[in-house]
Amino acid sequence: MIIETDRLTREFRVRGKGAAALRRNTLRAVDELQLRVSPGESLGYIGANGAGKSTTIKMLVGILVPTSGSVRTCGLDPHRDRRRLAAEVGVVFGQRSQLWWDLPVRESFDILAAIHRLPGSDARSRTAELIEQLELTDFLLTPVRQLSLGQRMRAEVAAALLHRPRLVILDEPTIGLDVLSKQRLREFLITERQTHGTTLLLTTHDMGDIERLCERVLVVDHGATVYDGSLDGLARAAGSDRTLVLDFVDATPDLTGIPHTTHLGSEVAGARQRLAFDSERTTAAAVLAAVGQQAELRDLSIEEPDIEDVVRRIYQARR
Ligand SMILES: Nc1ncnc2c1ncn2[C@@H]1O[C@H](COP(=O)(O)OP(=O)(O)OP(=O)(O)O)[C@@H](O)[C@H]1O
Repeated sequence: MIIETDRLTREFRVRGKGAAALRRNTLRAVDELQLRVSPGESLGYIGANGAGKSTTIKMLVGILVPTSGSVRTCGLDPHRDRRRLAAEVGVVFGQRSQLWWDLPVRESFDILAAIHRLPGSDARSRTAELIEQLELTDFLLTPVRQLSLGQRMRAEVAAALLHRPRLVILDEPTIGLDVLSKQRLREFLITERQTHGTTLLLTTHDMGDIERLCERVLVVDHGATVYDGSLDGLARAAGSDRTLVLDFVDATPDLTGIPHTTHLGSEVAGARQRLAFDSERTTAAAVLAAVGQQAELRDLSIEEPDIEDVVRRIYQARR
């Protein structure tokens, strides 16, 4: 296992508000988390603000000590073996930098290569690989403080991956990035996993990140896991339907009687209709066959459930 936790818990002592300000309360940020991640997996970690994601990551890399329970990362005790763990893990905190603000990007890489004691030839070839794949050439000699956010994030990712860590942890890697920078970063991470078998754990509020990068999704609420499984399964768990968008040759009466479907609406006098269908109980093909008996189809598409919606539903179901 790359990550293995057993009832991992972290509490904070916080002051209450108003009249309760004198009392100290205990806030449980991570609540008995059971997590096992195998080598090569890519895991998306989702949850509302304050759900406990950053606290978990800090325990995984040894910055914070658990209140109770246990955690092993790459077979090590993260807090006790922080030095050794640093050789195995690369971390990117979207909001914080590990580059030297006043130095050109290139020099930050050289310093990091020295810190990780990479042999000269290895450091050169890896740096060249990252510069090419993350398209850093144009600003290698620019001081970090002058970079745009998109440029800096790409440099941060290169810095975190320079020593070829087995596990890469990214906390909100695409926050604030424009579409193109996001796309570049995602493509790079996909290639990196394919070529080096890197394990990936990322927290994000951007469902595009999850869709493109993660095979497995973990949803947390108030420090506890409420879902752990595939992205497809997440939609099913929330009971979300897929939707068929049907375009007909002619105006068509509302198709309300097709088994296991819900008629969501009609436009242009029924020439376009939307039917939600329960993919556990029927298939798109069966729905289309039934529809075809009533009207002549011109075109169709299937809309997958919106993940943000799905997560919202899971949260609501727990309230
Ligand atoms: N050092 C601390 N002292 C007191 N409370 C803390 C501390 N760090 C985190 N918390 C609290 O623990 C809870 C979990 O915070 P955490 O930062 O782990 O959430 P998160 O899921 O990463 O949120 P976000 O998406 O906003 O980054 C929050 O209620 C937060 O206020």
